[in-house]
Amino acid sequence: MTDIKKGLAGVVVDTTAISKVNPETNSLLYRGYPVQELAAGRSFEEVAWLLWHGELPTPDELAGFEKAERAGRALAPHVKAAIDLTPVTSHPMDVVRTAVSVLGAGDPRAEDSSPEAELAKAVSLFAAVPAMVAYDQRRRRGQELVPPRDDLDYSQNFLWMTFGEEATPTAVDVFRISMVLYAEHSFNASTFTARVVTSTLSDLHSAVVAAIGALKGPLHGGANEAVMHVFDEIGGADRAEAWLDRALAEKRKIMGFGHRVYKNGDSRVPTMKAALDRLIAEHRAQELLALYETLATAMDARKSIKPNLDYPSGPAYRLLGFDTEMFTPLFVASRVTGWTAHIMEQRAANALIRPLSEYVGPEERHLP
Ligand SMILES: CC(=O)SCCNC(=O)CCNC(=O)[C@H](O)C(C)(C)COP(=O)(O)OP(=O)(O)OC[C@H]1O[C@@H](n2cnc3c(N)ncnc32)[C@H](O)[C@@H]1OP(=O)(O)O
Ligand SMILES: O=C([O-])CC(=O)C(=O)O
Repeated sequence: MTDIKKGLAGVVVDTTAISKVNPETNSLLYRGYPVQELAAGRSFEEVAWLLWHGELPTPDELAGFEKAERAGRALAPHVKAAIDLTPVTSHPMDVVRTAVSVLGAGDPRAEDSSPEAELAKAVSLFAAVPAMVAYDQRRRRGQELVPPRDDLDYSQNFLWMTFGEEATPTAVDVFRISMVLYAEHSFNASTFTARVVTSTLSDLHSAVVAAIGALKGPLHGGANEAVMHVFDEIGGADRAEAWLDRALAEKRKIMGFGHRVYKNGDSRVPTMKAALDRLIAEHRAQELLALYETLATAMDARKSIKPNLDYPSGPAYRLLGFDTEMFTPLFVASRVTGWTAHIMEQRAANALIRPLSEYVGPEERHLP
């Protein structure tokens, strides 16, 4: 039998110049820059530009990009109408998937795959997704849409549109850090999905819609939501160890732990955990911290499995005030940068992605 790499584990399928995940050194580089350095002081707008163009923007380039982003923030009426048609009982990932699809269907550049058009569509998505997510949370709470403000940067405006009030500097900074850390991670399942769709010469929005579908699952982006369900199920630090023993005995996967590439901890976790600690201090959320630490320590002791980025992000998004089901759409808002960078890279040096399978069904047979 052929040596099958189930789940493509360990298989190198192409080259990329966008990011480098190195589990040996526990590092993650975006276009050569350590993600920790970018998270320390760069805006999410600068990081988006870096992922698309390969270099950080000059002041003029950044000013032009910020202007375009601000101009694209408002929720288009046909996209709002589509969101309003989706039931509030649906999962918010289904809503953002639908809204992105409708945005693409109305984009006059939809079928134009020139580099200029692809970049313009990427910028339009980057600018538009926050309003989709913010409005979806508001309508579920019975609240009116809050229009964007163009005196605010991306992160400030995202929180403004969601909550209708200006967030604290700590909240804005923690949100920005989460966006920077979630932006890109090489050939993860959703990015690979986007590249597969692009490889058929399909359009950019189709690739992003497919990627959103891949991200939704709890083995991938859906884990940030799932982590919070676990915390709610456990209820408090004093119950964490007994809960974990039971869950492991039932062979449950513990959400927010483990990774296909990193085996000694996710390179982004220390940065996100430090950001979470700042929110915990601001909210005096010591109980949440105790649960976080107790579960992570117990998981390490039982299985030697470390947290991934979704583990600190889930509690951070809760403290920022987002409803739990909105956490993975926040991941979408960030990862749309990495997806679109990969879509452009795939298109620039395309080969149809079409692997082989080994047939294990019945031998040839014939109808009676
Ligand atoms: C931003 C992101 O998308 S990061 C990923 C977010 N996903 C999660 O947090 C979901 C929980 N984690 C998992 O399910 C896995 O760790 C994955 C899917 C992320 C990676 O999985 P894989 O690379 O396929 O590793 P695999 O599932 O084969 O795990 C290897 C072993 O560790 C165990 N293991 C890995 N992760 C976990 C976990 N979270 N809980 C319990 N056991 C685990 C597996 O059961 C397996 O044990 P076994 O060899 O005794 O069968
Ligand atoms: O790389 C992966 O498999 C999953 C992940 O951490 C990400 O997409 O950020």
